[in-house]
Amino acid sequence: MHTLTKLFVNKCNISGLIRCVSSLPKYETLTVTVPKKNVYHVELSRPDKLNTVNKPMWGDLKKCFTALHHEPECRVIILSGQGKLFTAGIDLKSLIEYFSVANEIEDIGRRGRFLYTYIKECQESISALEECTKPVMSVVHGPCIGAGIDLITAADMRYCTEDAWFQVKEVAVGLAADVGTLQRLPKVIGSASTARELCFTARKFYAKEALEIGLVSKVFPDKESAMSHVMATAEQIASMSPVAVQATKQNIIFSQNKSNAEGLEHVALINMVNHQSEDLAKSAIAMASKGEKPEFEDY
Ligand SMILES: CC/C=C\C=C\CC(=O)SCCNC(=O)CCNC(=O)[C@H](O)C(C)(C)COP(=O)(O)OP(=O)(O)OC[C@H]1O[C@@H](n2cnc3c(N)ncnc32)[C@H](O)[C@@H]1OP(=O)(O)O
Repeated sequence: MHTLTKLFVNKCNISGLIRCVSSLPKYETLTVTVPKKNVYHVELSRPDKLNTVNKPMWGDLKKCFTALHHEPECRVIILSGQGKLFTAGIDLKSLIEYFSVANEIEDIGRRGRFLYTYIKECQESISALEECTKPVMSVVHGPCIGAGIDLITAADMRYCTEDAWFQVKEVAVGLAADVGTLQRLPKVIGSASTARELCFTARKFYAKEALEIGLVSKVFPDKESAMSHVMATAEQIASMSPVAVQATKQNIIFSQNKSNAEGLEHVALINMVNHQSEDLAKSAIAMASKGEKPEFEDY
């Protein structure tokens, strides 16, 4: 390390500073726990309101996933819902309140700006899951409606229970889905035709079909068995090099709308740095010498 940099790091104790700044805030509508080393669990926690997404929850989702993106000890995130279901979608009462506030704005231009700002803020809350470099594993039990589909399609992996059902319900409430489902669902399931059918009809579909169309990776008899499988997979991800895992997520997300040439250029640029990480040397030596699985520094 350069002498000046060494002096600066010693004087400010930068790693301590980062840790202190990154201590997690509390949320009104989400519960965040750390059930295993480096594994964070985010729960939608308005069970008596069917985990509906109200104004505070939109704000909490953005704050929480941004904080976890910056939290060095967090390597993987599990997202689930407390109570009897994953989520009943947007809180229709808060949606009605928001329209009545909009209707009080007389000028069409200013009313339009108000509505645009609200939609963009909700979009940012969902996109925070994708922008967080830590893999997000979602677990659905019971209904997952409307905004719930926006949430899980922005997650990296989806699992559900046998009693789970799904509904892209927006057209049935008079809306074109506007916070991510129309963009992400076709890519997640890889069938534009099925995605369009689900979005145009707003029909319910159940766990078996969700598995068949590739929306979920696996179906479990109940929430307990789903959580136990997902936790084991999360621990496996958390034991890998966080440098490698996070670069993998970044490159997969970047590449989904790009040509192969652009995706390859992106990963070459990331790896011109990451190939110099101690994680690669540690992993390669352990593999070559059939030694113990290495431990990696937080990232
Ligand atoms: C910028 C915009 C961004 C995002 C937009 C997203 C759009 C959407 O999310 S569209 C989807 C909206 N959600 C719904 O339409 C779901 C409606 N609810 C149901 O279908 C059912 O309640 C259920 C989830 C299947 C559960 O059924 P059940 O167990 O029989 O409970 P209920 O008796 O129906 O409901 C209990 C209680 O909760 C109230 N409630 C249900 N859903 C919502 C909701 N989404 N928002 C507000 N309140 C909801 C319901 O009215 C009942 O209230 P009571 O006061 O007890 O009568």
